[in-house]
Amino acid sequence: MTATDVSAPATQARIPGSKSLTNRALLLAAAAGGVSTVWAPLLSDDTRAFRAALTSFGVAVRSSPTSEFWEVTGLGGGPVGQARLWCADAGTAARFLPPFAAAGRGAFLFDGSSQLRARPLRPLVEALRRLGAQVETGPGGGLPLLIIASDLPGGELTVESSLSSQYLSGLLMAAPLMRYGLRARAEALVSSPYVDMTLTLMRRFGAGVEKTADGAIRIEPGGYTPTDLVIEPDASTASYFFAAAAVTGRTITVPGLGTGSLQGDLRFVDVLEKAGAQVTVTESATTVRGGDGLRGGFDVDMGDISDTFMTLAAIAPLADTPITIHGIGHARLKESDRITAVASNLRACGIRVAEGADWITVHPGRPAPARISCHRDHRIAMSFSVLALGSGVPLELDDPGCVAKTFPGFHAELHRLFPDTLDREERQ
Ligand SMILES: O=C(O)C1=C[C@@H](OP(=O)(O)O)[C@@H](O)[C@H](O)C1
Ligand SMILES: C=C(OP(=O)(O)O)C(=O)O
Repeated sequence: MTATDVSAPATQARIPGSKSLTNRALLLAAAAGGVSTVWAPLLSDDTRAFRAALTSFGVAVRSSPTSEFWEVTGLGGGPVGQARLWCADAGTAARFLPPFAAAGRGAFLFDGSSQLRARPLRPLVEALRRLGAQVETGPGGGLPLLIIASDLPGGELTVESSLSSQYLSGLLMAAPLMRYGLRARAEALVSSPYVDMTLTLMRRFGAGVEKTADGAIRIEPGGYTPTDLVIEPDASTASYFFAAAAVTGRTITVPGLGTGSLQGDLRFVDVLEKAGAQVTVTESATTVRGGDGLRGGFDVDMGDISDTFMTLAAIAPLADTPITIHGIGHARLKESDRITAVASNLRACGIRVAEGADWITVHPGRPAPARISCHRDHRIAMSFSVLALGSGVPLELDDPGCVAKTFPGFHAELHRLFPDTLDREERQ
């Protein structure tokens, strides 16, 4: 193919905005007193749920005609009054919004889908009660959650963080609204890059944030200042396109994800490098170039970037030797029990897999055609789509639409970037 060949497949992936950055920006803008603009927000089920919940609190969010930006008029503090908040499937909504509500005044009832009701909230509920909030939970100790709020004094807090980092992030974001601020310490923190992202965004919205020498985080009282923020493309979403490059020998670039990225999940490209791909990260973009096949024979800790472990596990059968991923026990508590969901789907494709409480080993093998159970988990659908692409073996997703949680246009974008490969696969 030449540089002028108009049929050359595209190499620049169009990745929508980060879910984690969009929902943090929305919350901080809602708490600030004045108008903030969130540029290039993610438009997906999770961010729509988060935005709708903020609207229920009385926050005004206006979209530009093409949703190029969202303009948020904040409350200048926590919410006041009474509201019912629907969190849908969004873990970030169920973990970030209750601390915000508790720092306000009134009665707030949170609920979500049966999938979200099954996800743990106990460490957050306990932390809020220790701070003085009145919280009633559903029968399982999580959603539905009723919060009777009458401001929070703040103070000192240790947050159990082995199940999720989102509890700590939610409490930290509410801390500038507490009378005396907060000095928080995480116990057994997983997914730590997300807490760094939280602190960086809080600083951008003017909060006083300091990591102390003894490992605590000190947040000053004083609220937030409205800010304009540009949302980066989502690094977890980008992982599917980088993996697709690695398994097809193609080159994929994601503009807007570079050395200054706030997202830990961009480190997924280091894992692909271990597996033989060539990776270039500049200030403004990341490029992955696939080599001749995938190299295995390594054991990698993906505890900090566990949303991307399934991307690797799903393509691991295409490697020359086994791949082990460890440190991912908390991935059993997400949209699905992700270790078991990946293992059982790979086994359905005839692949040998071993798993433990917090690890998985995937052996090489050519997958057989199979029907993939997505468990309403967007990442199962996206990961196994990349396995189908790389192996040329048809895999039928039982719920292709579940990708809407973070990327409604996923299948179209994969097809745009890999038309030949996918057409060949469809003809088989
Ligand atoms: O703070 C966030 O935005 C997130 C934190 C991570 O969750 P855990 O901390 O539960 O691992 C990640 O899996 C999730 O998709 C988004
Ligand atoms: C775990 C995830 O989402 P959340 O916890 O935000 O629902 C995810 O997007 O993979």
